Amino acid sequence: MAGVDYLADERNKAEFDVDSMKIVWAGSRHTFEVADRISKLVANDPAFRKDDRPMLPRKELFKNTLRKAAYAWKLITELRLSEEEASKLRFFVDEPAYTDLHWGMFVPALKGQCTDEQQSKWLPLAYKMQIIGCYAQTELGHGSNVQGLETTATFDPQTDEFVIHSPTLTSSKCYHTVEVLCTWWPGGLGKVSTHAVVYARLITDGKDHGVHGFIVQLRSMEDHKPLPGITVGDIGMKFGNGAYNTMDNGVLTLDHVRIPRDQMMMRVSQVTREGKYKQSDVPRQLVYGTMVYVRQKIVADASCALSKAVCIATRYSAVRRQFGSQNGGPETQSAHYRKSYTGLIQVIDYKTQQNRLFPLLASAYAFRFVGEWLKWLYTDVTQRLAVNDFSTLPEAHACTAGLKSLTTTATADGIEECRKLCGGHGYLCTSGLPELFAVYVPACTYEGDNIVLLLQVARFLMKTVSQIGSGKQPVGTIAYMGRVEHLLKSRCSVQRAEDWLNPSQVLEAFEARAARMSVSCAQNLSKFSNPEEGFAELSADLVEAAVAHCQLIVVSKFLDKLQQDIPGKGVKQLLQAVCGIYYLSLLHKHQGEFLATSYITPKQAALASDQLRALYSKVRPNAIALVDSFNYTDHFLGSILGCYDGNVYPKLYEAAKKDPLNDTVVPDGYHEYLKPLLKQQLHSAKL
Ligand SMILES: CCCCCCCCCCCCCCCCCCCCCC(=O)SCCNC(=O)CCNC(=O)[C@H](O)C(C)(C)COP(=O)(O)OP(=O)(O)OC[C@H]1O[C@@H](n2cnc3c(N)ncnc32)[C@H](O)[C@@H]1OP(=O)(O)O
Ligand SMILES: Cc1cc2nc3c(=O)[nH]c(=O)nc-3n(C[C@H](O)[C@H](O)[C@H](O)COP(=O)(O)OP(=O)(O)OC[C@H]3O[C@@H](n4cnc5c(N)ncnc54)[C@H](O)[C@@H]3O)c2cc1C
Repeated sequence: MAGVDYLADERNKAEFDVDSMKIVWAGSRHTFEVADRISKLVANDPAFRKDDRPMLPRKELFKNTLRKAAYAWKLITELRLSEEEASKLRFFVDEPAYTDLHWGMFVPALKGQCTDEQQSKWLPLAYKMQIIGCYAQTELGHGSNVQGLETTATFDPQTDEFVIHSPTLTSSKCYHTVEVLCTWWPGGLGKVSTHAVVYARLITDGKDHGVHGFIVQLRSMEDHKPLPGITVGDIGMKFGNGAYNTMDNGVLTLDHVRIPRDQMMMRVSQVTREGKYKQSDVPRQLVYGTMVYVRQKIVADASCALSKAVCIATRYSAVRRQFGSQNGGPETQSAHYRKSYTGLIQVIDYKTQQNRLFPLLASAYAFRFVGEWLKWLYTDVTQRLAVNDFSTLPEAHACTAGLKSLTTTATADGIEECRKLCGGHGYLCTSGLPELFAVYVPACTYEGDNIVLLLQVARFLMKTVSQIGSGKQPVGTIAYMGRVEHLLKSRCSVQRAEDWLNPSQVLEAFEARAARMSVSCAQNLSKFSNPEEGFAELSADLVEAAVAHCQLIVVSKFLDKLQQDIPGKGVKQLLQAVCGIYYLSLLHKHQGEFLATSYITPKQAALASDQLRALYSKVRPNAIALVDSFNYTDHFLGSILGCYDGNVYPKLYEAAKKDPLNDTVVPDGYHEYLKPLLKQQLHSAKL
């Protein structure tokens, strides 16, 4: 039986059609229906329970993850789920597992870097999970600097094999320590994977050809024991209870491990039977191709993590009441709360709460749409690569790297902000926010440290600026650089607050800021005789220019989305307001840059803030409906504060009662540690 909906009044205030917005959020009616069906399947199956995760000891937690992954696979095969359905199932199971690396990195690496012949051998095994793979690139001493990897793959022409070796014990004299050089971090490596794509320096005939990928079997297919020469294990507990500890991030040393020559991934370059190194016509950067793919996936996932946190914080902000008069408040309240809370203010009505929450709500929508666009870009570049058109690869790299950095930083910070928006209760594991943060925050580091990635974008921008006037017309996301002369001279024409709702005005403001920051960096760089030295010296400014460029992409893709036909009563109007909140809150936050580049005046910045406040008022009555549009089940949210019916307090109380610490009224340890202490005080106080 359905219980009372304590957020019903909030839901009744919505000025748009929520069902239509759900489809916009999902991307299409079909995607919505698949997600809706699979999310319910997972939520209604007790095998996917997850509320116990923070309490489980590591070994139990990990075994439980193995059980869930095996059960999920059974469902996938028995129900004959499509790839789309299977991937939704993984999404709603909501637990990091070795399968993410198998499907998310190992399989894409095979697809992107193996020849057709190699793919026909390895992919069928991987698709049926008859082998399980991981992506072993990072070493203890080298993560960001991929070219610095030290593991070697030396061709032995006698046996037609590669000898894979991690140089293990190297003394590092300056620190008087012994450094162990091994592979370190790969998810799924520690305890599960039977195979790995290992990145190593290819050596033939004494010559180093740089880093290449190799398929290495790690464990026996009979008893799962490591093969000769292989030492492998888990790297230990990571941040937070539960959280990413469901994953077996691993350590691996390879002691002269031999693999057949055809286990080098040979799409980009080959080694012949005679030991000759040959490069295909494809660019070497394709060795980095798996990272482009995964960064694109990470951007798409950022909106999911942020929307989850925002959904929790928004619902709870409507439930939570503080201060206010006792004589009745301005809001109509539900029967339950009217009785005990008449006159108290819902914290969502505080302008400060809105100023922190609504830009995050807007970012969730913005990241959703930029994620959709990036998926399109990635598909496009993949199709071009298939016919040897490599022209868009640099832009695809810059976009995936930059947007991965921008969206994961904003999402990780946003989740933490949502925790604070929920006050004290946000700190409870039952709010779902601590675990969400702990699982999400490494996204700022893995798949490329966010600063390192922004520096890649900056290199792309500086290259683009240096080519201005050379006749090479910038295209795609960098096309605005073709109008740089105009952008350097133009001035903002905003005169009234509402003028900030004009898309072309907004776009020009973001383009002018990005172009001016890049050009200023390029001018400063040109003062250095050694460009690399200049790049290092100016790297903080370059990172800011890269952020400005990436924010421009997100804003422009949101504005593009609004040009499309969007059906449903009031849906487009609401999205326009949400988009306005996104770009005006960015403009407010980075006001210094917009002012310093002289595109806008202080008066125009003040008008932008006025318009932003007006949009908060427009969005306020729609806030709950906007988060309902994510269509998340209570199981997926995993949060008492964010539960759909808003019946927060009784649920918090019940959950506290179930904590293992409350199994007994007198705690374990009382007799050993508390009683003697209390007795001793009793003696000394002579009571
Ligand atoms: C239950 C059943 C379910 C069933 C179904 C279930 C389905 C489930 C599905 C689940 C799915 C979940 C998926 C998510 C999971 C994620 C988990 C997280 C995993 C995390 C994994 C990792 O964490 S894995 C390691 C990543 N580790 C890095 O990320 C290193 C960063 N470090 C660099 O990436 C390089 O080191 C760095 C800095 C570029 C310098 O590279 P460098 O030294 O070569 O130096 P340069 O800068 O000179 O670059 C030289 C030239 O290469 C160009 N270029 C550089 N990169 C390029 C690139 N990628 N593409 C093209 N071009 C590129 C550049 O633009 C230059 O171009 P140019 O010469 O024209 O200017
Ligand atoms: C949870 C998790 C899962 C992972 N999974 C995998 C996996 O499956 N497979 C795999 O191969 N790897 C994996 N990794 C490793 C991950 O890809 C690396 O940790 C990541 O690429 C960052 O590299 P690093 O650790 O060397 O950081 P470092 O480069 O050592 O970064 C340290 C600091 O130095 C700064 N810095 C570094 N270089 C520069 C520079 N050039 N300019 C300015 N600042 C710089 C960074 O900004 C950072 O602040 C995983 C990591 C984590 C945390």
